[in-house]
Amino acid sequence: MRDALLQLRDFSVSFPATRGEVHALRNISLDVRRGEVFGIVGESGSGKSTLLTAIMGLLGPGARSSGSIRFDGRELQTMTKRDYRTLRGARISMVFQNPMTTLSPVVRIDQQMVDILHRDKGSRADKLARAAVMLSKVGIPDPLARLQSYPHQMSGGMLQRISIGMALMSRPDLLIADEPTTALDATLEVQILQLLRDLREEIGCSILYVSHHLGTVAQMCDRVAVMYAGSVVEQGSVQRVLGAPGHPYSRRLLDCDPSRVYQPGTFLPTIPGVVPDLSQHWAGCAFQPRCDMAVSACIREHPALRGSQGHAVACHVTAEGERRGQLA
Ligand SMILES: Nc1ncnc2c1ncn2[C@@H]1O[C@H](COP(=O)(O)OP(=O)(O)OP(=O)(O)O)[C@@H](O)[C@H]1O
Repeated sequence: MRDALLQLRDFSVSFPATRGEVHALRNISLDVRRGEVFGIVGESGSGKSTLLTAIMGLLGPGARSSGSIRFDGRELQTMTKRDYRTLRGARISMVFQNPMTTLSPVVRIDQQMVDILHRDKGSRADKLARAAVMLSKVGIPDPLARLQSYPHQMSGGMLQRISIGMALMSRPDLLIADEPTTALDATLEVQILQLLRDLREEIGCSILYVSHHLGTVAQMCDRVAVMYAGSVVEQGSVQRVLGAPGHPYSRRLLDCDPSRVYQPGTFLPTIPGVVPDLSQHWAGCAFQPRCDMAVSACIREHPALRGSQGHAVACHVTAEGERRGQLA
């Protein structure tokens, strides 16, 4: 098995708020292995962005965190701001939902791409040549001409390709992709996903891929973690988690996925109820009030993630079912 490039252990984050402390991440443990695409899925508010922001070392000053995030063996929680900036520029990059989060509207693409390489010693001409090679890798036609354009002179799909190219200029070990195709139409989405997979092969980086869309996670990822209310409720290989989900929440999420259930004239199913208030404490399973399989243990006791690296589920009912299966 490949070793872990990024390793989170019992990692928690909370934010101060007027209604009490918001516990946005609760005891997250997961490994992103070298060269793999690891997906994170979950409803809005499940903590995906907080997780990415924490890994990037960009949590706001009020945020409190505990536990460990190790990157290539180094603890990030205690890293100086300066070292973190170097790490972000050189070894961890990010692609956002909206490419204009990365791009400046008033600076030409050539200057923005050269600026990324400010730590490299080469000449400006060298850096421009590298930028042109990267633009052709991400499928931008006539890259030399395009380098002289401003962002407003290009389409959304082209801008997302450029932002991916910029994220990969430093040949990072980890690319964090936060819903990179949500703002694109379906044809472009397929092209961008294919591009990310191809570049992963070529550069050999790991990708941490966050999406609401299970279809894209199934296409892109090797392994996946399902998040609910700040916790990982299930993780494992994509085949296991999306093919035979063990957590009732994962099953419900799959039932609601438009790519699986789209039928003209019918409404998509939804998960009844709402996500819990993250400023509250609860003893049992966070999903229990919305779960039609809940038993009394789900109210009393927090379910731990049980299973193997291949597939682990945090559910009392699933664990009991598996135990009975083993006894039978
Ligand atoms: N700076 C902050 N201060 C207070 N609460 C915050 C802060 N950032 C996030 N939260 C809260 O933490 C929880 C998790 O939010 P987060 O944005 O990480 O979820 P998400 O899964 O990324 O959602 P989405 O898919 O909508 O982006 C939410 O309840 C959110 O309101």
